Parts: sequence; C-alpha cells; structure tokens
Amino acid sequence: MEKVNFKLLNSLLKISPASLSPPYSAWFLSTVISKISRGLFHNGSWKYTKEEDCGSSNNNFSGEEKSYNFDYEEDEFIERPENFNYGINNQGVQKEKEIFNTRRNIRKPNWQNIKLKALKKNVYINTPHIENRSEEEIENYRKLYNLTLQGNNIPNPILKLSDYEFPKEVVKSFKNMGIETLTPIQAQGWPVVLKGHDFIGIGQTGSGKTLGYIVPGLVHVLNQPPLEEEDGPIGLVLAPTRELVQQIHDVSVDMFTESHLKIICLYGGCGVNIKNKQIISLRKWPHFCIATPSRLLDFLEIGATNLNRCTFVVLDEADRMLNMGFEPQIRRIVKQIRPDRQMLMWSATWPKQVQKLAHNFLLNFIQLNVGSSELYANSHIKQEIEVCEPFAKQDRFVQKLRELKSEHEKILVFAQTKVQVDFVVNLLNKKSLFAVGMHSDYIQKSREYVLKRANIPILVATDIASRGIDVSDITIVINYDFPPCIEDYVHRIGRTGRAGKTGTSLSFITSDDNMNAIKDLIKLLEKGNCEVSQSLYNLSKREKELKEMKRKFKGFDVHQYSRFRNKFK
Ligand SMILES: Nc1ncnc2c1ncn2[C@@H]1O[C@H](COP(=O)(O)OP(=O)(O)OP(=O)(O)O)[C@@H](O)[C@H]1O
Repeated sequence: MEKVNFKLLNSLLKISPASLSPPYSAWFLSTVISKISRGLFHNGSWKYTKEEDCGSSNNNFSGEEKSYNFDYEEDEFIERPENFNYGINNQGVQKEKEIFNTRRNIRKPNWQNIKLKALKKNVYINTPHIENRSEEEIENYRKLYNLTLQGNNIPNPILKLSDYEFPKEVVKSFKNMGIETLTPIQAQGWPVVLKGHDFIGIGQTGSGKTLGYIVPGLVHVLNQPPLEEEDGPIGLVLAPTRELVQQIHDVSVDMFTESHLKIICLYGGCGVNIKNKQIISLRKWPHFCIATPSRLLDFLEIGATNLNRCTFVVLDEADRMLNMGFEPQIRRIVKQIRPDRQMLMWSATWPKQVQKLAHNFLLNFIQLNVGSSELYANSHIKQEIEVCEPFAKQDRFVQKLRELKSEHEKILVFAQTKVQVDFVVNLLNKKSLFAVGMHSDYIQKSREYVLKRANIPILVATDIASRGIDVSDITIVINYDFPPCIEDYVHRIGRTGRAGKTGTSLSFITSDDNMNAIKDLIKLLEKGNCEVSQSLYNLSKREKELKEMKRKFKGFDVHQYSRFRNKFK
C-alpha cells in the first residue's frame, strides 16, 4: 500500500511562487523528485499509515490505515468515511460536508434544568484612594484622553498601578513584563470589567486592549471556585485569526505564569498531530482558553470540551467577529455559555452595522470609547496617499519601495487577494527587492515564521495580518491595494505606530479602487486634520460625476460619452 506524507503534500500543493526563489527552489525540486519516485501523484483516494506520517504512535489510529480528506474550512485533513466516492467535479466533497454537518450538532443546554456552579462576577476591591478621588481630577483625566462613557454605575479610573490592590500574582507579572503605567483604555476599562459589567471597549490600534481584558480575566478566574472534573475553561477569548490567537496566548502566558493557572490556545490549520495535542490540553482542565471560533466549535461538537463553567467571555476584534461570516459561529458558541456570564467586546473600529447586533449578546453594558466615538486612525501614524493611474501603480510602487527600504528596517505591504500577494512578491523579487508573502494558503508554520521570527525586510500580506498583530519593529505600512472598507484601512495602518511609537503609512490609490472607501478615507483624513491632496479630491469628484452620468444616460455607453464630452469641453 502506498504511503503519503500529508504534511509535505500539503506544502507542495500550497507552494507559493515566493518559495521558488533561490534559497527554496533546490529544496522544492528535490522534494518533488523524491515524491514522484515514491508514487505520490496517483489517482483515487489518499491513504497513509498514521504512525509514519503523524510522527506519533500515541494517537488513536496508530498502525491502522484510514482515508483522509482536506477540509477547506478547517484548512487541514479530516477523516473521511470508508467507501467515500469523490464523484465528478468534487460532488463528493459536498456530500462529505453533509455527512459531517449532521454528525456535528450541538444543542442549546436547558439552563433552567442545570445546577450551575457559584459565580463571583464582581471582583473589584474598593480602594479608598480610588473612591476618594475628586470628581474634578477624574473629569480632567477623562477629558485629557478623550474618554467617552455610556452606561450606569461607572467606576472611577485607576490612574496608577499602585492605586489598586491587584492580587500578588498579577503584581509579580506586571514586574516581570515591565509594566509600570496603564494606558487610558486599561485605566478606565479595568475597574469596569472587574466590577462584573458587560463591556464594549473601543480604542485605537496599539493602545493596549489585549491586557485590557487579560488582566481582569485573570483576576476573575482567581476569584472563582476551583475547576472540577469534566469542567471546561472559565475564561474564553475568541479572535478571528490563528496568528492573533497565538499572539494573545503569548501575552496571556506571560501574565498567567505567576498564578500557575493553565491557559491553552486552539486554532486550525495545523495538522492532525497538533489537533490531538489541543484535545489533550483541553482534558487537562485549562482555566483560560484562547480560540478561533471554528476550531472551538469543532471541539464542542466532538465533545472534547464544554462551556458549562465559562463565565468570562471576550470577543477580540469584535466588529470582525460579528461580521464576515463569523456571526453564526459566535451565536452557536454563545448558546453553549450560561446566561449569567460576563461578556466583553474590544476593537479599534465599531461600525454601525455591527453595533445593534452586538447589543443582542450583552446585558446592561458599559461602553468606553477612547479618542472619539467616530471612526478615526491612530494619531501617531503619518498617513501618506499617492494617487496614480492604474497602469502606473506597479512602477511607482517599486520606485517608492526602493526609496523607503533604506529608511525602514521592516516594511509591511498589504495586497487585497492571495493572487495579488503572490504577484507582488514575484514582482519585488524580480526587481531584487527581497520580499516574502503571507496569506491563508501558506502552511501555518511559515505564516508564524515570517510574521514573528524571520528577519524579513519586506512582508507582503493579505488582511490576515491586518488585525491585532503586534510586531514592534514595523515602521511603515504600505497599501499596494486600497482596502474596500475604511475599517480595514484603519486596522492595516495600525500595524505601525503602536504603544505610543510613531509610524508611517503609504497608500496607492487608483480609479480602480472602491470609491465609497475613498470617500470615507477623505472624511477620515479631514477629521484627523491630515492634508488631503487635490488629486484625491479630483479622483473622488470624477467618479461622482461619472456615476451621475451613468444614472442620467442609463443604457448609453458612459465611457464613450465621457470621452466625447472631454473632447468637446
Ligand atoms: N500598560 C502598558 N505598559 C506598557 N506597554 C503596554 C501596556 N499595555 C500594552 N502595552 C504594549 O502595547 C503594545 C500594543 O498592545 P496591544 O497589542 O494590546 O494593542 P491593541 O490595542 O490590542 O491593538 P490592535 O487594535 O491593533 O489589536 C504591545 O506591545 C503591548 O505589550
């Protein structure tokens, strides 16, 4: 029976053009040749023996032979039923999904019939120093940082770390992590969350929102009765991408070390072996869990964990989580969580479309906006815009990059699609500007590597890297393609200018870009008192006129009319 190394097959199928550049091409060729010689490229279903290819003999399937199939949602191989038939045009994949969908069904628990464990929601300690602060001092602080608050019974902010009696484990972690001051979103957010309120925290990119929920999350867990057998995690953080989940996990581990509480992270796209490790970690009674929604749902559906003890729930990048297809998953997960939970939502952007939806999940919440209740970009970022013709964009981009390369150590470039990322990487490598790409087709290990560990001067990515990712040495962000929605622009450029540092963004804009986003960009720049070039105004005006003409001359060839009009103007 033929044996296939799935990890390598996966890498080969998903190989990006960037990997064909000199350092990788030799490895690529040798791998292809060795795979051909082992009979990799055969028709029919893939078979492998787990012991060899998963590298572990401790899993359930050691020694036995099973068929596996690639799950595009989970981005990894999943077990396939015996006698499974692919059929023509992947009809089989569809059928397989149906089979698995029916197998995986979780019901909403009937909370009235379940005896819930005791919950201590308000873990705030009244500290005279904070309570006795004058109203004037508090007002001044809120005005200074432009804090807008909505809701009732709002506690005073914690202005200094020494003002509040944090548990000793937390104080030790602060020392280890070198945290001496609070950012405004932490100063006002922490007491609200510690009091047990549901909360929406909106603050600019890089303003410290992660610790904004991790610190009160840790205090919450420390105040709950200990976990017992069969209990799931007490704290749960949901985030949209694997990279973000891993990053939040890293920050949380630093914070939780002194308290010896267990913290785990769950994400897909990492192969069966890691999935098994994740299941094992779930069985070791973790106190806190950071997860992507689909992977957590998967584990809930196979019964690997439950959320009966979960009382502290966080949606990071909440607007993203309630949008773009995540919302049904979030609903299904939240149904599994007891109704008297505490729920928090955090983001740098809070578009109107998701606001109403968010309120469905929260009870008597307090909302904090740091900066402004309207959309705005981090004021530490210098925003530059370059308007050009679509055909001139490539050359202009390469020219600009050559100029910027000497000034900036690490440059992050955003392109709109995976194909576009590969195209830009190829373009730059051909021009001897060494660049590496990152998008969802890259294997997880290489995604982690290029983001955090590698010394790569130019990284080209899709929006997968736009939210929450905290890489300290990115000093410039370039939008090769302008995003179709302004919130994505704010998050993308927010990868620079973090934690009070300054940064620069450069965006290329052509008439091919989404004009609604351009209009929003003009508003954003005007609100932030940034200079708006005449060419940007002209572009927006020209498109407005064209739209107007299209409306008037419906059925006519508008472009022909436009040329005609320009000729005789
Ligand atoms: N109190 C603090 N003192 C010093 N540094 C801090 C403090 N809080 C956060 N930071 C640092 O600020 C940086 C940005 O924090 P974080 O990633 O939490 O930002 P964010 O608001 O979540 O950004 P985004 O909206 O992009 O997700 C991190 O490197 C973090 O270590």
